[in-house]
Amino acid sequence: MMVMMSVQFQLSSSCLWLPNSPSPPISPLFRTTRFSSSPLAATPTFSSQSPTIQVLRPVQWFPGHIAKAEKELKEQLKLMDVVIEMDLWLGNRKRVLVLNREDMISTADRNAWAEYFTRRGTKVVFSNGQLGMGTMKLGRLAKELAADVNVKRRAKGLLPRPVRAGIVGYPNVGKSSLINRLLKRRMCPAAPRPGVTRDLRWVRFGKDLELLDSPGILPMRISDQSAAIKLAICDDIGERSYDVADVAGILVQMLTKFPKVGRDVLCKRYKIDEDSECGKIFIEKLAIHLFNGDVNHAAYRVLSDFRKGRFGWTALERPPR
Ligand SMILES: Nc1nc2c(ncn2[C@@H]2O[C@H](COP(=O)(O)OP(=O)(O)OP(=O)(O)O)[C@@H](O)[C@H]2O)c(=O)[nH]1
Repeated sequence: MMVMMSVQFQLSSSCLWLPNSPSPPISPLFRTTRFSSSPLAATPTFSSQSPTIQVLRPVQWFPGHIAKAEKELKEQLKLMDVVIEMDLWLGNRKRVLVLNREDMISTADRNAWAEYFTRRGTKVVFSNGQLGMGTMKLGRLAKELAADVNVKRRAKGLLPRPVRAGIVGYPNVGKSSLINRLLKRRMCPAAPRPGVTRDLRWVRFGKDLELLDSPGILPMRISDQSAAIKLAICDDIGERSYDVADVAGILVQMLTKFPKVGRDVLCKRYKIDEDSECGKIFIEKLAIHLFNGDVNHAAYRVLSDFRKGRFGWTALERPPR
């Protein structure tokens, strides 16, 4: 997710971003605003040669409210000193990258990403929008990054003004939650589904910081279906944008390759015996076994179990070496 201030903040998270590689991690635990073109080693490569992918309905979206929000954000950009992330049209504003939902990844994942960004010299804040961890640091960084705004104003004989930070990122990554935690008030609507924030809203934090909450933004088109599927797995895009059974099938295939999960754990959890390589077949078998043949119901169950951490907290991506 990205927070925009009189400096720009980038919030990468749960949240996914735009086409800069390499990208921050995508996980239900670890939301970023950036898109990734570099799936983790354990992730299937959804290539055009893959028979599994060829039959999938592509993940597609672009609801009207996102188009409207993007247009409004571009207009508001003039007012921002800092952006809490997003690449394409943010210009050269200063940024802070926020990796929210740090509670939803393992310590090893977190350390790997922290080390990766340190190596690249990228300022990154790990946060927890539910408990408020990282929010004070975020506010402090935004103000530090935008300090020159008031230096310039004073030189021109103008009075200082609050630093303006825009928080920008993918849907459902925790942007509004972070703002609410920072303000210690529920100023911005937050709920466990994408698309809750519909309008841009400036809120004041103390006397020297203003924050802009914005609706989650997605690129109009995404050519990297691997990243799109991970967004869907993490519940960062609306369910109407994808086929739930397809996405759950791919998640099953990914989970069977995760060292801490594997096929045995999956079979044991759902009490089914399935050794096919195909995740969709697993979902269909689960549907027959537990859900009266209702494939969508079975698919929701697997996705929901993953999002709740029932297979352990893990990032869907690890940084490139
Ligand atoms: N586990 C966990 N959940 C979080 C965290 N931050 C936010 N959430 C939850 O994620 C859900 C979405 O949070 P929001 O703040 O509404 O997300 P948003 O980015 O503003 O969403 P949009 O309105 O779609 O742009 C809510 O249920 C939050 O409680 C976090 O750090 N950890």
